[in-house]
Amino acid sequence: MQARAVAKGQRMKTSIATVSLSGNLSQKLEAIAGAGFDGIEIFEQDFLASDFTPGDVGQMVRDAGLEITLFQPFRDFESLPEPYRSRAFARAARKFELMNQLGTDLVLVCSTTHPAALGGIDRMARDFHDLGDLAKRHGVRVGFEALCWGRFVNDHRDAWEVVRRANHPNVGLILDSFHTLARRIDPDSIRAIPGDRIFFVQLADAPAIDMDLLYWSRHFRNMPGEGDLDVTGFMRAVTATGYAGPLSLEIFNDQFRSGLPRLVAQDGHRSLIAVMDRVRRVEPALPADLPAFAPPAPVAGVEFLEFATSAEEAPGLEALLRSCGFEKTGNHVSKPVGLWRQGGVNVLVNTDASGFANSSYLVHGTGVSEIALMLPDARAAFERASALLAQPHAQAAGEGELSIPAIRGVGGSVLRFLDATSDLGRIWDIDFRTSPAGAGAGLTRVDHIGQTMPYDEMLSWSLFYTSIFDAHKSPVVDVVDPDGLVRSQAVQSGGLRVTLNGASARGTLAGRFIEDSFGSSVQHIAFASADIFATAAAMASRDFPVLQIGANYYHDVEARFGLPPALVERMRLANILYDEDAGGQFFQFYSAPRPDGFFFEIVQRQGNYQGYGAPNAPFRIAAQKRAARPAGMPKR
Ligand SMILES: O=C(O)c1ccc(O)c(O)c1
Ligand SMILES: [Mg+2]
Repeated sequence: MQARAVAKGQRMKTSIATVSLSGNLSQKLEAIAGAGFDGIEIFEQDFLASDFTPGDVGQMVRDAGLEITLFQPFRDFESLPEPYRSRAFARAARKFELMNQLGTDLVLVCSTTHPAALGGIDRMARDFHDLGDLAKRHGVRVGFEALCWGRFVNDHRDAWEVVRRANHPNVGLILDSFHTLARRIDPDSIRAIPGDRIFFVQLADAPAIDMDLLYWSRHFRNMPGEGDLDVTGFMRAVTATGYAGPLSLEIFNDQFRSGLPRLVAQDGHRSLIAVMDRVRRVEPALPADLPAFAPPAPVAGVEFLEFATSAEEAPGLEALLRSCGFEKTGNHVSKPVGLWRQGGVNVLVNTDASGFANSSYLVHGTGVSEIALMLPDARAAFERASALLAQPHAQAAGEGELSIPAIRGVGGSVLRFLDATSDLGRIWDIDFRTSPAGAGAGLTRVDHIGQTMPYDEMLSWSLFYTSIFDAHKSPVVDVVDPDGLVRSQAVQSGGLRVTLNGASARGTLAGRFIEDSFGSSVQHIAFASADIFATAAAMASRDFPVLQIGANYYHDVEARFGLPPALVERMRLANILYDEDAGGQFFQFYSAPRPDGFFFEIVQRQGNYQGYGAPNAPFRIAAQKRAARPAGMPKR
């Protein structure tokens, strides 16, 4: 609720095209209004397919607290010979009447792809001048957009020249980041256009894929920040012109068309706030139409991970922790929460039969319910997250205990913010009674956290992390499971590394985990060791249920990397896998999966290795599936 107030209070006017969401018109309006947008673009087809009169639609939009910022598209207008030209004007007159009934004054004309069109910049300008006269008589305005596959106009600079020559107050330019950036047109060329001649701005990002422009545009667009286009550079240029109209998302995306409209709309609004925040930070001289909130900060590290479980299931989890070298070194002052420690790693085991942990346990079973991050300034980070529409999480703290700022994260789990500069840095003294930990098995910190989710949620959660924190994404990697593909997106912010694993096939290890744990959650935690062979030996002596890796793997890895046979033999004995990149070397081993598919991983990074051992994932997954299957059972 608080987040909503911040979003509504800003001056930047936000809008989204109805094509960006699934559902019927009423469902879309509800989702768009609920996410805090000011307006919508009505895509003509959405209107034509509905049973409402134009007057009804206008009323529905206004009743939802929204305005119609744009009606679109009007196609194949300019540079036609007769009789097409007259027909195009007659068609335009009809649409202008419709716009009056809808209650909107701006229409988007996209550059022609008509086979009979003649082209010619002055012919196009004349047509637009005449259309401007017609528009004026109807009290509406016309904006010209260059489709990047337009026959004669496919560049905003040419569209601007047409508009400039049309020289009519009712005719202006419409910019769409996709069309400009997809053709790699320098967005700074926009800075030369007067802001008051830009009637409307559409924003969309897209992943860098080499394909036909039209197909790419109609199926793969995504929210600013979710793709690889320089939407920030585009918006900096737009802002520099003095443009003060709506920022409108126009996202043609197959996945969004079937997603939950409420979530897609919320991601859209978050992406607009994030992109304008980036604009003001990269180019502070530009006017900022956003309320002030803290800049994104890098995460220093993971301070604790909390498992929600029950008194019955806790011993199994604690045995696994003990086998990793953890020791129970403390208890919460008022709740049944145990602290398990080793090196810089803190794991909490919560068996509370009430409150959030219990709800999490009841929904997901034993699993990670909370992740606490160490930040430069926890309250500033919380304020920023709230401004970016994160859902705050509050649970009353006991007398004298810390009230730790928290938001909801993946799968409804909780993300807590701590810092070293306030009382929050003394959490172990204030909220816990602790005793010193022993030597452990050499685990030093959390290296990364693997969160598994349906493929459809991946973009959403990567936007969540990259907009709230100072974070960057690695390219998505495909992980081959024998029963389907899992895509993995790594996001890193300072000392926090998260891998978002998106499963669409239910038979994959990740897909089964989602089913077994009823939704997205942490499927694995990787701990770092400075000497993985010593750690493996220490854990083996504590009966760690190591994942057995087959001999075939070691023959291959020796040949592939030219590793010394003695090293490979040590790896084989300890079930350690290997990878390397330009920066350095990487060693890793795993636990067998728990019955629900959860597992631990131990890693050692050498030099500047930046990956996660993705080339080993198929072997790891096959081994985990073997380990999870009772001996003698045929595969599924
Ligand atoms: O794909 C299209 O045809 C289309 C139509 C209208 C737009 O504003 C646009 O960017 C693309
Ligand atoms: Mg467009």
